[in-house]
Amino acid sequence: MRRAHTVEQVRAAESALMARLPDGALMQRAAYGLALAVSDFLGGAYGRRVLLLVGSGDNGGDALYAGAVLARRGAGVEAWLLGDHVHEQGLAALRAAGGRVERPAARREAAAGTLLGPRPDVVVDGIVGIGGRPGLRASALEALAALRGVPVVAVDTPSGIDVDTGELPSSQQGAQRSSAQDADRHVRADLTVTFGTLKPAHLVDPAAAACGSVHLVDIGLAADLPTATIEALQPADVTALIPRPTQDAHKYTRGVVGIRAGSSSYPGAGLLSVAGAATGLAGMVRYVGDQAVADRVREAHPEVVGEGRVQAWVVGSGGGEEAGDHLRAALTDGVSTLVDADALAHLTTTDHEHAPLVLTPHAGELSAMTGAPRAEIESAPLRHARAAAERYRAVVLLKGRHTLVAHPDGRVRVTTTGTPWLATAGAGDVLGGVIGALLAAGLDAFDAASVGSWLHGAAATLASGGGPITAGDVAPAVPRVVADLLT
Ligand SMILES: NC(=O)C1=CN([C@@H]2O[C@H](COP(=O)(O)OP(=O)(O)OC[C@H]3O[C@@H](n4cnc5c(N)ncnc54)[C@H](O)[C@@H]3O)[C@@H](O)[C@H]2O)[C@@H](O)CC1
Ligand SMILES: [K+]
Repeated sequence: MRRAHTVEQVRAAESALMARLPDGALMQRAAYGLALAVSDFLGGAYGRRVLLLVGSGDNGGDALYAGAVLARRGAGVEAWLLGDHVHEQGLAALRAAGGRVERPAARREAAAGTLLGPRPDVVVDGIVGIGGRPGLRASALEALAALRGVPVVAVDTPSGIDVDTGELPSSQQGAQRSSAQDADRHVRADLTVTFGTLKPAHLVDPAAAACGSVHLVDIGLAADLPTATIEALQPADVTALIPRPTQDAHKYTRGVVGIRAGSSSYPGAGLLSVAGAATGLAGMVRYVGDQAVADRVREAHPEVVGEGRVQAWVVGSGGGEEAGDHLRAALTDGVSTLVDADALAHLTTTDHEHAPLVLTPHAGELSAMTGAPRAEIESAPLRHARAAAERYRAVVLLKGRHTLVAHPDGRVRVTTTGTPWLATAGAGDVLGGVIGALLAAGLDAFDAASVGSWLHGAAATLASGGGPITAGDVAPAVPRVVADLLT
């Protein structure tokens, strides 16, 4: 499991650990890990040009000490001091290792948009870390403008983003800005090197998208950290959770999933939902709906049967005007129910009293359910997914580049599998079917939604092989992903 802790949790753990260690030991661990990661990023240190952007706090201290390590290994290191203060011991260490330090001149260079020396190979963003307020000051903005195009390694977090919420500065100020303007108000990193544990912004979009790849340096913090509320499943976690048949299993003990999706206007949604459900994760699939769709479903999936008892329902995709009736009919069974697409509009905040629910909206559907503008949901998905989970007392899976699965108790799992090629019509129908099968097989709503989302993303990546895919390609890849995990 990859876990993310809030700034408050990290600070508490760090002070507990620091009390048992010599002064400065933690920062040395962090800085050494950072220096190694920068060296790996550059393919070595000797002869490379490294520019440090250094703010007033310990984040700048990490950058300075790492710069000292790199300078001792033969890198040409220059630091631009952007804050009102500087970590003095870090500064002394860099100077002693032969690093160059620019103070006010850095601002003049930056303002002119030119560099006096040769272009650096990498910029190390030590402007602010977990102590930073969202947004960047003029000195940092000018420096970044002068260095545009140079690869960036962020220390702990890309400066300017909101560490605990994963939001970007403009969304918090409620201003209408273009994404180009947003990009100017926070750092966009190619690599983010963080310490001890992940923070929410490393997993949750839109900030996670500004982190580039994320490298975690172990500084010995694990024992002092509390239980995380935000986590990302890893292959071993998914493997442990996947329901598998016992020796004496038969189709009913493995679980039966019922699909109420698709309609005469949208038959494809029914077919794709069934395709997701019929990936072998449950013992049997039932289809209930429009006769013409049912005929096509059985043509494509001869193993699918009609109405009868189920352990989980999937309702809504392409259901059109019948979606509300299908939802009511499903809820009378009192079994776990996944509610998607057209059925979401018919959901009430008391429906959780009938059955455990998984809701799978995209931002537009969540907007229609809650009245929050779509753009607001997209700029603060963590906040909105959690609020919806609490409001409906349901597990809410909010679709996105990093899909969020929010539990009403506040826990969140982030899906980090997948490929941009998965943004294709019908992919959500397949997802609903996969999760429905996992519900029928006995996973609880939170595990089923997060494991299903992980498998869906991994299957898309496998099917894609780096190229385009359609929704129909995703379901056939699910059994192969599961087999890879289990063998
Ligand atoms: N606490 C610890 O034990 C450790 C901390 N470490 C590093 O220390 C960092 C936290 O250090 P700090 O608590 O000093 O905080 P930061 O260095 O993140 O930032 C605080 C400083 O930045 C200023 N500031 C705040 N928002 C700003 C903005 N938007 N623009 C410009 N300046 C701004 C503040 O006035 C303050 O001086 C971590 O992110 C990590 O990099 C690591 O060395 C590991 C150990
Ligand atoms: K930073």
